[in-house]
Amino acid sequence: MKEYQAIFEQAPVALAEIDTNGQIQQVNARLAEMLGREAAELIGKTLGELTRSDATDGLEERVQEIISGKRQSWTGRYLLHRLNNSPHWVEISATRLTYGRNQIHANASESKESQSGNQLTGAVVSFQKLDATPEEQLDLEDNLRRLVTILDSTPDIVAMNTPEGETLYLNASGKRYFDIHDDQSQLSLEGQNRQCDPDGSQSPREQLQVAPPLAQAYPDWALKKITGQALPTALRDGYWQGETAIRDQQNNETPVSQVLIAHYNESGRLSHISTILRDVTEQKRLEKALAYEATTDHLTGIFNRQRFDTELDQAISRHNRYGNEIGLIMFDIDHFKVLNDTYGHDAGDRVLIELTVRVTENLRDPDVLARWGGEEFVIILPETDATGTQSLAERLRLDVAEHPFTGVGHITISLGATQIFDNDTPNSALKRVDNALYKAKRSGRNMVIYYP
Ligand SMILES: Nc1nc2c(ncn2[C@@H]2O[C@H](COP(=O)(O)OP(=O)(O)OP(=O)(O)O)[C@@H](O)[C@H]2O)c(=O)[nH]1
Repeated sequence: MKEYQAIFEQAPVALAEIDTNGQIQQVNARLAEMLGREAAELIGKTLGELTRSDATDGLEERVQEIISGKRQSWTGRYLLHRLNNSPHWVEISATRLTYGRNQIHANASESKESQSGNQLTGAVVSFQKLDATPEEQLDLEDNLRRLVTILDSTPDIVAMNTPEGETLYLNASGKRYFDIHDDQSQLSLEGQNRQCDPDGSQSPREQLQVAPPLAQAYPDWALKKITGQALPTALRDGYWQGETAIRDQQNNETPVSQVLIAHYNESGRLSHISTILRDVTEQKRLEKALAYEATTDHLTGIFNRQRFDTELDQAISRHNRYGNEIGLIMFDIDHFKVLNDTYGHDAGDRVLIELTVRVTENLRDPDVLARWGGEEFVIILPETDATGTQSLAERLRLDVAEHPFTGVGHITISLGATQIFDNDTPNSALKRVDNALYKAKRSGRNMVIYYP
C-alpha cells in the first residue's frame, strides 16, 4: 500500500485515482500542475470536469467500462481544460484498480479478482501531454515563420516580453521606430533590466517590469497609466486596451492605441506580456478637425450655435448647483441689410469678422462669444453679476459706435442683456434676452436693454 502511494506520487506521468462512481479520490502533483490547480481542489470532481465541455465525448463511459471490467484497457485523446490557459491535447489512459489483502492490483481481471476476494476500488487514469510529431513540428515552424512575416509587415509595433522586463520579440516596425538596426539583434535587448529571482522563480506581480525599449519611450503619464492601470487589468482579465503614447529617438511623441495581453503558461503562471501599438496621429488630427468643424463658425472662427447651446446648458447647471452669477447678452448689428446693400456682401462679411475681433478684445478668457446666426451674436459671462453684465453691454455698444469699421465707417449695435436666474432653462433665458434685444431695436437701436 505504502509502495503504491509512493509510486503514485512520484510517477513521471500525471495520474488520478477515481472511485467506482467516477469521482477523483486523489491526484499526483504532476496532474495538479498540468491543470494549474491545487490537488485538493480536484478531489470529488469527475473526469468530464477536467476536459473541455465540447470534447468530453465518451470519456466517462469508457472509464466506467474499464472499472466494470468490460474493457481491459483504453486510451483516448481529449482536450484538457487548464486554468488561465488554452486547452491542451492529452492522451488519457485508464487501468482498472482493485484492493485486497493489503495490496493494490492494477489491471486485475474479473475472474482473478473473484478468486482472490479482491475488492473493486475504481481506476487509475494517466494523462500524457501530446507533443507534436516531427512533421507537426515542421508545420508549426512554418506557421511561426509566416506569422513573423505578417507581424513584420504590419505598421503596428508588436513586442513581447517576460514579466521580468526582458524583451523577447520586437517586430520590424518597432525596430524602425526605436532606430534599432539589424546588426543590433533582438538578443542585444535581452538581459537588460533583468529582475528574475536567483532561483528562477517568477517575480511577484508588483515587481513586473516594463521592458526596454518601450520602458524608456513612454512619456511619464503613459508609463503611469501602463503600470497603474493597464498591467493590473491585463493580469486580471488577460487583456487591456487604451490610449497611451510613445516617444521616438528624436523625442517626438506619437499617440497610440495600445493593447496589452497577458499570457499564462500551463500551470497558470504569467509567462509573457505582449503589446501592440497603433499610431493614431492621423485619427487624432481628424477627430480634432471634425470637432472644430462641428463647433466653429466658418466666417468668424468663433463658436457656432451648437457649441453655444452646450456652453449655455453647462452654465445653467453651474448656476443651479453652485449658485454662480452668470450674465447673458445678445446683440445684433443695426440696419445691416442697408450696409450689405450699400457696400456689398463681402464688405458685410468683413464687418462681421471685425466686430467679433473688437468684441473679443473686450471679453475675459472664461467669457463665451458665439455667432447665433446672421448678424446676431450671444455672450455668456460667467461669474458676472447684473451690474457687470450691464456695464459690459454698454462698453460694447460704445466701442462699436465710436470706432469706425474698415471700408464702411460707423455702425451701431443693439443689445439685450439679462442674468441666469434660478429655475431658468436655456429656452427661458434665451427668450428673455431675445425680448430685451427686440425692445432695444423697437426703442430706437444703438442701446442696451437689461431685463432683470
Ligand atoms: N454679409 C453678410 N450678411 C449677412 C450674413 N448673415 C446675414 N446677413 C444679412 O444681414 C441682414 C439682416 O437683415 P435684417 O434681419 O433685416 O436686420 P437689419 O437690416 O440689421 O435690421 P435691424 O436688425 O432691424 O436693425 C440680411 O440682409 C442678411 O442677408 C453674413 O454672413 N454676411
